[in-house]
Amino acid sequence: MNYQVVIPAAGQGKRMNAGKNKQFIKLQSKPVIVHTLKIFEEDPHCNGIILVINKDEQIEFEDLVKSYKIQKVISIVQGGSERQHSVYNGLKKVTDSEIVLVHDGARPFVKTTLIHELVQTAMETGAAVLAVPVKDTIKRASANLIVNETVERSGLWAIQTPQAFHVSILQHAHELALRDDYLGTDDASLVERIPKQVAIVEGEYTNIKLTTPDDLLFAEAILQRWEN
Ligand SMILES: Nc1ccn([C@@H]2O[C@H](COP(=O)(O)OP(=O)(O)OP(=O)(O)O)[C@@H](O)[C@H]2O)c(=O)n1
Ligand SMILES: C[C@](O)(CO)[C@H](O)COP(=O)(O)O
Repeated sequence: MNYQVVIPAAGQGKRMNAGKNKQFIKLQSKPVIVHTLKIFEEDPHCNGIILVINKDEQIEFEDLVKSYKIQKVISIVQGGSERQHSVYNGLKKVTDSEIVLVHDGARPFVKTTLIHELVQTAMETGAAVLAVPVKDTIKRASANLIVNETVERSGLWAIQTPQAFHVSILQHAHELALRDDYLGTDDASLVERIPKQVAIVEGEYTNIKLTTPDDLLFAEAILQRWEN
């Protein structure tokens, strides 16, 4: 059940509008990326972290890894212009592992029990993602904000990370995407187009991605609740 994890952290955080990469925003005095790294550092089944970063933030990331004693980082690599390119760069550094996880640096609240369930499922099926059932009513609308249709909600899932794969499957999926100039918003979508089935492991709504400023309110609330 051992695995390595690629953590893309090379975004700009434009939607967060913090004037810096959101990985460095502090939650209860620790940067977001440190919260995320610690989850994997403390999981005995994780035997390697590949951290994907912006070149001009390399010193900052290296300092954090050192000062928070994150010892499982086996590689720090440069990201690309899109998340998918960043993950592909990281994937090339995976060594000696049958299973690879991809997990957003900006998702600091995933629980280890769910990571293990996900890894187990990926070992059995080849590809698995964490997800939660969609709770809202979803409508499709035109550009001028007129509703076109109400989408049937049953069967809709909000997809999260980590996503877990047999390494060879994810490598193949990324190579096909590169060949076809296909850009997906997650890694599983590349695997789906091989085609290859992707299994869902039901996760938790607290595994939020920090995307917009309001997510920081939820993040602080989650941390406070967990501390009590
Ligand atoms: N070229 C990119 C883009 C994103 N990411 C990472 O992928 C994760 C999910 O991306 P997202 O939430 O979109 O982060 P940003 O790209 O930073 O945000 P934005 O789109 O608002 O600029 C983040 O951990 C982000 O750092 C990355 O490694 N390389
Ligand atoms: C990978 C992901 O976090 C799954 O929900 C998401 O697709 C990333 O997308 P974004 O466009 O970078 O927010």
